[in-house]
Amino acid sequence: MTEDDFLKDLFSKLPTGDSNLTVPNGDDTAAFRSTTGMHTLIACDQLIEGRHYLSDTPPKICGAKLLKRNLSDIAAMGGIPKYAVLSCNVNNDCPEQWLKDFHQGLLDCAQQYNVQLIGGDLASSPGPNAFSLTITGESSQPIQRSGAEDGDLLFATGEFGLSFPSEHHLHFTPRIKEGQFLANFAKAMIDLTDGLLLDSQRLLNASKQTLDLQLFKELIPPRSHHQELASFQEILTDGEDYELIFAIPANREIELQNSWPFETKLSKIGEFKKGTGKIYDNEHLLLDIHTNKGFDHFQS
Ligand SMILES: Nc1ncnc2c1ncn2[C@@H]1O[C@H](COP(=O)(O)OP(=O)(O)OP(=O)(O)O)[C@@H](O)[C@H]1O
Ligand SMILES: Cc1ncc(C[n+]2csc(CCOP(=O)(O)O)c2C)c(N)n1
Ligand SMILES: [Mg+2]
Repeated sequence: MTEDDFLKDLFSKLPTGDSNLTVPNGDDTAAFRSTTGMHTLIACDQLIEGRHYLSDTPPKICGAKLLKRNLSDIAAMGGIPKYAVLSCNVNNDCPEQWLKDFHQGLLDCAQQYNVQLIGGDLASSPGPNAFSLTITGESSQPIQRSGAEDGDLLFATGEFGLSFPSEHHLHFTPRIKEGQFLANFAKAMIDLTDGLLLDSQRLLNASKQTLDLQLFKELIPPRSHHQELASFQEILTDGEDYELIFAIPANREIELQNSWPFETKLSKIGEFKKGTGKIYDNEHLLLDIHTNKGFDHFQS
């Protein structure tokens, strides 16, 4: 099969009829009209064989995971996902059917979340499969990582830890609807990929390190796997939770709890106080990111 044959087959599976999409897939670039009054969001994330999935992971699940990783970033801004472009560098020996199934898994997920794949690139090389997806979205009011203040509460969706052994890292649901709902509450928000501790530190650092964060250890829901509950260390550092954590003013706690319309768990897990960028537990023990490492590609 040639690249052009592969693309012809792929294009026949893509939705048509979006009136804002003025140049669809197949030209030198895609083009879309932006909706006036909205912010356009854009982000990219990768999926690498041996790093984000094992060689025997089913290809449809890999394709969906790549899109869901990117959807999680749109969710963290409180945005609505729109368009995606996909860059593929597959191993020379990768079976054609594997690549087809990877695309099909991604397209099924795209349909579920109303995302349109409007471009991409194909290449092959002797190395592991590596994919990069760029996503766009829109938001009337993007929620940034900065914005938490003294006295704000830290809330979280979902459960934490044991993502890899439980295969949550493959089967998670990106918190798109929750993120859009939270755009009306959150002063600062981030999605959790590298572990609760490292990603909370990023939230703190974005507030120019004028705050400390006290985590309510007992209130952070652990994931369970084979009757084992994630330990506090696993909660803090395992990563790939793909949940949202966010700051709200303390006087909106009851309103948030009472109006939360989702089955997704919602937990109050901490409180911001004036400080210097440190994270403590409720027994005032310092949770140091240097001793409780999260996931860092350049350290592992
Ligand atoms: N090579 C790069 N060039 C330019 N900007 C980058 C590059 N790598 C990362 N960034 C930017 O740095 C910031 C942090 O990137 P990072 O990938 O850690 O965030 P993330 O995508 O939310 O997390 P994760 O990749 O763990 O899901 C983002 O704003 C990202 O766009
Ligand atoms: C084969 C395999 N080995 C290890 C892991 C665990 N893992 C990989 S990347 C990452 C952090 C987030 O990555 P990023 O910073 O790129 O978003 C974690 C926790 C996995 N999923 N698959
Ligand atoms: Mg990233």
